Amino acid sequence: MASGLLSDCASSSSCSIRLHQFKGKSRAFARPFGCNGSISLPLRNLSVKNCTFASNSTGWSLSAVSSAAMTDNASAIIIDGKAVAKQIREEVASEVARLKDAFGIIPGLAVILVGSRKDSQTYVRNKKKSCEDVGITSYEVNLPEYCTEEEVLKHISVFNNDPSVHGILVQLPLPRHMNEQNILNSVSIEKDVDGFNPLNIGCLALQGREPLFVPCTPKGCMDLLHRHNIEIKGKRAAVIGRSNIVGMPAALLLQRENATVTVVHSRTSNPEEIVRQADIVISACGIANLVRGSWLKPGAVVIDVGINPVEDPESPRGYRLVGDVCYEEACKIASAITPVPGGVGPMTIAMLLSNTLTSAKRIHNIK
Ligand SMILES: NC(=O)C1=CN([C@@H]2O[C@H](COP(=O)(O)OP(=O)(O)OC[C@H]3O[C@@H](n4cnc5c(N)ncnc54)[C@H](OP(=O)(O)O)[C@@H]3O)[C@@H](O)[C@H]2O)C=CC1
Ligand SMILES: Nc1nc(=O)c2c([nH]1)NC[C@@H]1CN(c3ccc(C(=O)N[C@@H](CCC(=O)O)C(=O)O)cc3)C=[N+]21
Repeated sequence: MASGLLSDCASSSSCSIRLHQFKGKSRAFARPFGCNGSISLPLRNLSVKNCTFASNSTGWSLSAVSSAAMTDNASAIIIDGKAVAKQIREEVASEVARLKDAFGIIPGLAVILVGSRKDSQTYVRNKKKSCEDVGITSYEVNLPEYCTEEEVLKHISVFNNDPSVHGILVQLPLPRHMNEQNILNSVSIEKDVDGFNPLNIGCLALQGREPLFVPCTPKGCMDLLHRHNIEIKGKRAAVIGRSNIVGMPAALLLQRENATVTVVHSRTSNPEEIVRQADIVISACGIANLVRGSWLKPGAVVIDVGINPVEDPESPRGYRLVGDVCYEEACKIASAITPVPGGVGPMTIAMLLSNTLTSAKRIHNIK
């Protein structure tokens, strides 16, 4: 972990708009969901389709949201992934209950973890807990770092043939001696809730085809844009990173929704120049604070996927997590931004639960 620690971007002031719920927890951000009242918010340079914000029944302050959005002091709306993810988990939980009551079907997710990386163990633990919370049964296999590829393939095959399992996730990264491609190819596409099987990714890339599953992290990014009524069609988007699990599928998804997409990677010259032209920036490069405020077009929407540890002696863990984007700088320039933590991360898990539910319904032919 220590080698991955980088210094934070220098900035003293925080400028986020945090809105308050009428009831409940004091920490609440701009209300992300659609509602009954339709208002248009004149966000700086941000195109918001028929923007709809909170209904009072959910306890969010409509007037606070709109007045905050209308102030001209260059403060970004905080896209609260944690709150959106909570709503999605609640929706999944009620649908899981319906499947159980009406059809006696309980969705099942199998997770295979190879090795003992602390971060992977934490992710798997969180996924398991989230499954329990919504009523999805989780099955877990933990294999030692030095097990063989065949052993992993054997477990996948058992889960492929187990009717109580509707989703299979092989936690990445795998140990170096394993062939990731062989392993991901072997997950049945009907149970490929991560969307990493090349047949699913291939369908995502092809016009006129629909994948059975869309990878969870980019799907979560798109869901955040949709729920905030952020116009994608005709906009310029920059995706920083081209990995199979985040950057590449994120770029495909934006393109499918008619954005004009540029992918920035480690060999791109003048990334700042490219990013500065973008109305929507999705960053997934894994470099703390790479994207400075000066890289952003005023009013851009920033989705920060990066999860990077930076040294922080004041934190109990000795480090804290930051994104790829220098948050304090970006929120003065952007019109909307996801925080880290509490942005895309919780959405990834919510999408995994949602994909598992969809899979169970599809396998059992339930509408
Ligand atoms: N929030 C969430 O749910 C998730 C967060 N993550 C986080 O997102 C980040 C990216 O993850 P992942 O895609 O798996 O990472 P990878 O390491 O697989 O990919 C990183 C990508 O970033 C590119 N890159 C590296 N350096 C630069 C640079 N200086 N400028 C521009 N591009 C660069 C690489 O380019 P090249 O191809 O040329 O090497 C590569 O395409 C990490 O911080 C990870 O922890 C990941 C998954 C889920
Ligand atoms: N087969 C596979 N599928 C994945 O989806 C997958 C994977 N392998 N390998 C690793 C990455 C990473 N990833 C994250 C999921 C949730 C958070 C998350 O919930 N983060 C919290 C913070 C958590 C904390 O505080 O430690 C947040 O951003 O708020 C982060 C990262 C999924 N990945």
